[in-house]
Amino acid sequence: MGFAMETGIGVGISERGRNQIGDGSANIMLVFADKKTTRWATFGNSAKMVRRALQNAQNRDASRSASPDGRVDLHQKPRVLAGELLSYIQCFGFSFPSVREASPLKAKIVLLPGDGIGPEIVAQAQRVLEAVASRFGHEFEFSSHLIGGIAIDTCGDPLPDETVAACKESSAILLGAVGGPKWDDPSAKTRPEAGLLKIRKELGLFANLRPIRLFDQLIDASPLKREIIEGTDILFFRELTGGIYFGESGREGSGDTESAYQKMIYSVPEVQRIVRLAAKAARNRENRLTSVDKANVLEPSRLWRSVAAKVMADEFPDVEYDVVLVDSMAMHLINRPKDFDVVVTGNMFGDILTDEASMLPGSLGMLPSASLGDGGPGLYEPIHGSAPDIAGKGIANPLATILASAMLLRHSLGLGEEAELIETAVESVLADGHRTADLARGGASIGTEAMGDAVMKHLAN
Ligand SMILES: NC(=O)c1ccc[n+]([C@@H]2O[C@H](COP(=O)([O-])OP(=O)(O)OC[C@H]3O[C@@H](n4cnc5c(N)ncnc54)[C@H](O)[C@@H]3O)[C@@H](O)[C@H]2O)c1
Ligand SMILES: CC(C)[C@H](C(=O)O)[C@@H](O)C(=O)O
Ligand SMILES: [Mg+2]
Repeated sequence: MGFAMETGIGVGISERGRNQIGDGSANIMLVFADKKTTRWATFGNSAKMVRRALQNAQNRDASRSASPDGRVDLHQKPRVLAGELLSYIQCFGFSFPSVREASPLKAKIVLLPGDGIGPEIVAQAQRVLEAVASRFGHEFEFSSHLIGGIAIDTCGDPLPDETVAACKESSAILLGAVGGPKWDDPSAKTRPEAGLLKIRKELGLFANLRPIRLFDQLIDASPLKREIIEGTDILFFRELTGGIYFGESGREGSGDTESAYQKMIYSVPEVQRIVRLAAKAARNRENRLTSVDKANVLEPSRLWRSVAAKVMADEFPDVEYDVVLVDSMAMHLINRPKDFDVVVTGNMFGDILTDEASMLPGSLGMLPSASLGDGGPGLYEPIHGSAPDIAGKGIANPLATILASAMLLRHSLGLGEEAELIETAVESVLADGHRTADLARGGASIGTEAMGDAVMKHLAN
């Protein structure tokens, strides 16, 4: 820990914590200091805010600089210095002798490769994490554990206790995917997916962040028209440990009269905590939040709507807020995607809408996600599944998992600069024209490992 200090403004610092969930993203710290006093201000990762703060600082008006948006916490301890700041500083002509104090980090990363293409894509992400560790002098200790179908085959349980224990002791978890036709028998005692739901619940990972980010290089890979998708940048907050996924279920009767049920339940605190996180994230982006529900039909949605409205009115009156019904949202997403900034929704709606939203960037193979709770390790995974149709062929796109590993570095380890390096490497690989089959849409393509090689090449530069 330490920071550079000149007169007027210093920039720096990092206290590496776990799950920097506060704003749904890594925080950037600006430190305003002179010889006698040091004041801290926290910012999210919004480029706009940082730029404004730096402009103010350039005018040597440190106190105004500390609160470009009127929200300053002078008491909060510094958390993360995002390496991104360096580029803003360079761009505005500041120069500091040591902006970032490079302190190596030790972290235990649990790998849960799972089923289907899971092991193939996690292997590439592991290589990337290893390359980052060696470039920055970090020590990442990896251990691989069972989940899903492979765990059922090995020990009859989709989430063995040993896996849970390893996850709880880790700094962060990287998961591939679970499931496949082998375990699809509806009368089977358990399923691979039960392991995934259980680990989310066990670790209290109630917030699933699913960024829908367009890569300029891939705009023509999307089945949607360029003019519709260009400029799209949406951050979904999917509630992950409640709703219909975790409601009581069962069957009644038998034969021709048999019925089945699954309850959808949401409580006030469950809605409050996810809406608060999403609203905080909105403040650091375009300051707009959309809540998606089915309040015209479902009672839990009516509760969701009223609780969300109250949280927004009482705590976030400055955030532009609207509500959209989920069926309508499915249509708006492909008709006017750039109108949305942050979207918050329940477990099932978030699952469905984000698979749909993956067609904006062009492929499920490009979408990472972070599942976070109130402390403890976060779990990072691509949003896609085990892709049984291409498993074992070496053609799966590893980029979603590689991008998930960048989210892991940023959110769980506070390594913003390292995360950005990976994201930039992915952009460069796409700019070089490399495409896996899902992105090539019939054109020339490379395999999973070759795509990993291409990312590694850019990390080495
Ligand atoms: N988080 C998870 O572990 C997770 C998520 C979704 C589905 N699943 C499970 O995966 C299994 C298969 O489900 P599905 O077929 O409906 O969805 P899927 O996401 O596995 O596949 C949907 C389609 O997208 C393609 N695809 C997905 N990821 C890709 C990648 N990285 N590169 C290239 N193409 C890719 C697949 O080939 C397939 O055509 C099911 O058992 C399901 O329960 C698991
Ligand atoms: C496999 C399944 C349990 C999972 C979900 O529905 O949450 C998946 O679709 C996802 O999006 O992570
Ligand atoms: Mg899904």
